[in-house]
Order: sequence, then C-alpha cells, then structure tokens
Amino acid sequence: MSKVLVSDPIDQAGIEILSQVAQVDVKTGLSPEELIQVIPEYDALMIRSGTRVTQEVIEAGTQLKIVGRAGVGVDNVDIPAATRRGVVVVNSPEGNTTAAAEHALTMMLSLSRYVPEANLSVKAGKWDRKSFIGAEVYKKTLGVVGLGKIGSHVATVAKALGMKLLAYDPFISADRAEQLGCRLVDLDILFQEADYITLHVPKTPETTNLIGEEAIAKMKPTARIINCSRGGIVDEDVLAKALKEGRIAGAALDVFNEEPLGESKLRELGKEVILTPHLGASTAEAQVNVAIDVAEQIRDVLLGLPARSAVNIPGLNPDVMEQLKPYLQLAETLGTLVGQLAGGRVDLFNVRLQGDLATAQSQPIVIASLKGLLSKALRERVNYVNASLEAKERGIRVIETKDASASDYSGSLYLEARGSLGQHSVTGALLSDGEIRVTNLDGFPINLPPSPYMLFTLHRDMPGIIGRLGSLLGEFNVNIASMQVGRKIVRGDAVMALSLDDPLPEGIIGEIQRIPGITDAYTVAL
Ligand SMILES: NC(=O)c1ccc[n+]([C@@H]2O[C@H](COP(=O)([O-])OP(=O)(O)OC[C@H]3O[C@@H](n4cnc5c(N)ncnc54)[C@H](O)[C@@H]3O)[C@@H](O)[C@H]2O)c1
Ligand SMILES: O=C(O)[C@H](O)COP(=O)(O)O
Repeated sequence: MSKVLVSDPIDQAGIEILSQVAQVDVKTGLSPEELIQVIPEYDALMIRSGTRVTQEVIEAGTQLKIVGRAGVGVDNVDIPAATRRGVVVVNSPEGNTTAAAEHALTMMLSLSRYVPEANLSVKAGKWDRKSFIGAEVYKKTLGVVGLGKIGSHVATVAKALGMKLLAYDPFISADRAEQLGCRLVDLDILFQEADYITLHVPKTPETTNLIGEEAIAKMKPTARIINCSRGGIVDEDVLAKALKEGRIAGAALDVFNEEPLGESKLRELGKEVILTPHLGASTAEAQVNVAIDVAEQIRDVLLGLPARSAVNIPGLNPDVMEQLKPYLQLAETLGTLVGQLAGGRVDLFNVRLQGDLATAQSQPIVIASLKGLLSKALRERVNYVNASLEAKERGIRVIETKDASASDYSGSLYLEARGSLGQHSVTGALLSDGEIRVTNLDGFPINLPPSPYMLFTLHRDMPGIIGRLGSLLGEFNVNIASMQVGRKIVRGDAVMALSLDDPLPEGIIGEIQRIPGITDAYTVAL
C-alpha cells in the first residue's frame, strides 16, 4: 500500500480521501532534518506553505511520486528539482481564491478604520474614540497589482464598495480589465494615483521588492499598501522606515520575507500597520476546498491517473487527456519499440501525427513517445513529467510534424530515431477496438500486435529463412505467438517480426545473425 506524509495542517476531508488508497501519516512541525530522514519511506507528500520541499528533500524521497500543495503558492517547493526526479507537483489554483481576496478586503477596511487597534484599546478597558478617526474607501482609488484570480475578485468587490479601480498586470488585456471595471495603467501611474495598493502577484524576480524605495517615493502620503500575496514583494525594512517617517499612511501585511516573522521593525509600529500570520487561506471553506482538491489529485496519481493541476507538466485538460489516452499508450509503445531498435544514443527524434491523428493535440503524444524512447536508458525514472527535460538534457532534437493526408488507417503515428547506431522508424495505429498495431517497421509494411517480447530480423526474402529461425527458437524453447513478414519486392530485402511468449535467452541473437540471409536481428521487450 502507498504511503502519504502530511506535513502541514490539512483538513480531515483530504485525509479521508487519501486514506482510501494509502496509509496516511500526519506529522506536522518536522524540522528540515527530520523531514529528510522520514521522506524515503513515502510515495506522496502533502503540504501547505509551512513545509519547505528543498532539493535535498526531493533527492532523499527515493519513492516520492507526487508533492501536493494544498493551496496556490508553490514557491516553497523546488520545482526544477522535482521535475528532474520526475516528481509531479500539484496545487489547488482556485480553492482559496475567495478566502484570500476577502482577507485582502478585510485588511483594507480594517486599516482604514483601525479596527485591530481600537479593539485592543476597548479590551484594555479604555473608551477612546478620538484616536480612531478613520477614512472611507468610497470614491477612493484602489490600485490592483496582479489582476488574476484573487486580484479580479478583490476588484469586483471593491467596485461594489464604490471605489475607482486601477490595475497593473502586463499579462492581462485592457478588455479584461475593463470588464472588471478597472483602468489598466502602468505601474508608475498606479503608484502615483492610488489611495490603496493591493498586491496579488506571484513572487518572481520581477516582483521581488516591487514595493521598495523607488515605488514608495511615487506614492501619496495618504497611500495604504496591502500585501496578501507573497513575502518579499514588499521590502519590509524600507516599508517600516517609510511608515515611521509618515511618507505613506499605512500597510497591512499577511505574508513576510521570512515566515514565521522574526524580529522586525514592523512590530514596533502602531495603528497604521496590521500584521497577520499568513491567514489569507485560513477559512474553513477554503481549507476543505484545497484539501479535497489536492488529496484527489494525489489519489489519482498514486492510482496511475493524470493530475488535473500539475504545475510541472503541461496543463492538460482532463477531457482532452481522456480522449488521447489510447493514443498515449500507442505513442509510448512505439517510442519504446523504436528506442530499443535504435539501441544507442539518439540525436534526432521525428514524431509525425498522420491522418485523423493530425488534428489531435500533439504535445502529450510527443511526451508519451519520448517517455517510451527513453525507457530503455532510464527505466521507471522517466515519466510524463520529466520526459521532455530528460530528452533535452541528452541532446535529443525532437521534430514534430503533422500530415493529415498520410495514413492507411484513420490515424497513425510515425516515429523515427536517428542516432549513433543508425536510423530506425516505426508506424503504428489503433484498430477500432482500441488494439495497437505496428503497421510499418523501417519502411516495411507489417501488421503486428505488440507483445512483451518481440524479435525483428532484417533479411533477404528467400526460401528457408523462416524455417531455420523457427527451428533455432524451438531449440532454445522459445514459443512463437505470432509472426509477420514484410517486404517491398519479392526476393528483395524483408523484415520478419515475431511476438514471443518467452524472453530470448542470452546469446541467441548472435546465432540468429549467423543464419545465412539474415543481416540483422533485434530484440524488444515492452
Ligand atoms: N495570503 C495567502 O494566504 C494567499 C492565498 C492564496 C494565494 N496567495 C498568493 O496570491 C497571489 C495571487 O494568487 P492568484 O491565485 O490570484 O494567482 P493568479 O495566477 O490567478 O494571478 C496572478 C496575476 O499576477 C499577474 N502577474 C504576474 N507577474 C506580474 C508582474 N510582474 N506584474 C504584475 N502582474 C503580474 C499575472 O498575469 C496574473 O494575472 C500569489 O502570489 C499566491 O501565492 C496568497
Ligand atoms: O499560496 C497559498 O495558497 C496561500 O499562501 C496559503 O498558504 P497556506 O496554505 O499555508 O495557508
């Protein structure tokens, strides 16, 4: 039975889903060293933002197949390291959108009315009304930086509060911004005109310290900043200094460069600052959503099914994936076959989608073909996640083409591998019942159902060869399940393709190659 480690607090709804297919161990608060120590026994790891999945963790996780982030941000996971090891990383892109947006709006209103400080003052026995004269957000300008899922929700609600909206997002069209009631502007204008600036961007090299000296210098003295996105997007020291000097009016932060927040000048400030301990996603509803979303994906991957929100494999629509499933199997089988025929290093890999298949989404088919091609060298280490990367690192040039006119079957796939030991090609198709047929091998037409053990020979088309080969296999107690001969012209070059019930014993290939008329022989194990 698979084993899943849950290393951050996750809603019970997720644990229940995982328990259907795996032994689930909940161990929160592990130190990095403890995590590295226990991870080798687990097939899956489920986390939130509290666990750092470093390269060391990934490398120690020799059984690890999937890391599930019950939330959005995956900046606590070393994605390149996971991809390299073929570990799928999934998240829940939408499960906590509403919660995070509502937290940003709560921060904006609380900051305007000094709610946290006023609350503390009453609880301390005071009745001080003078110190808490706030500001209205009505008719004020809100600048939304990052108009994605959370930014859009914030904009929609802020519009209903009667705010004017500016947005900065270089990847969003002016039309989309307009639909949300936002004027798309450049960052300088947003900084200059906004009364409130709310950040909803991922942490990237471009967004790191986006709010620093230069940005703050452009803002109004009445400006208030809200960051419920990621720590490090605001330079915390610069912000604390600007607030202390009254260069801006306030800030509300939910996320910090280092979490938990250690010593910080921000803690010394008064009612103009609100700090929350990364609570954006902390609602009962969001926690149920993300736990179910991610647990289902972990369950599926452990059962050998695709994940719907993998961040390190191409985003594939599950419906498209379902339709392509038989073709992915075809691609992987043909890839394995041509990879074993090629034998050595492959420099160039041609993938051609033919006939009706030319209308299909090619990327998954190319990935499946590469997975098969590389399986000889990498065995179970290669998978849908790392196949493209592994091919690139091996210097394999992949050429992908489509030819709607070229196929004897309604759709077929042609794979050709050129490398250190020569060039080989296979074509295959799916029959109406979904069965795979190899329809061409190195240019010779055949009609072969693939089987776990196969033997291919190149030979002269002349009497006696088939008999001699059959006798030799018989001597070695190898049973032939089916046999196909393909030739282009009578008594010319030909191929023989055999499906075998048993693996070929050591040394037999040399004997086969010594049969007069046989020029080459290859074994393939699927
Ligand atoms: N505080 C929390 O608990 C909490 C909860 C959920 C999400 N988040 C964080 O909130 C952020 C937004 O999440 P989302 O789900 O809306 O993501 P999203 O991907 O839907 O939206 C992000 C938007 O940022 C834009 N963007 C990217 N680079 C940009 C740049 N340099 N300048 C301006 N815009 C840029 C993108 O085009 C996109 O529209 C993420 O950092 C996420 O990790 C925090
Ligand atoms: O990226 C996210 O989903 C949020 O930052 C929430 O983080 P959390 O799951 O640790 O609360």
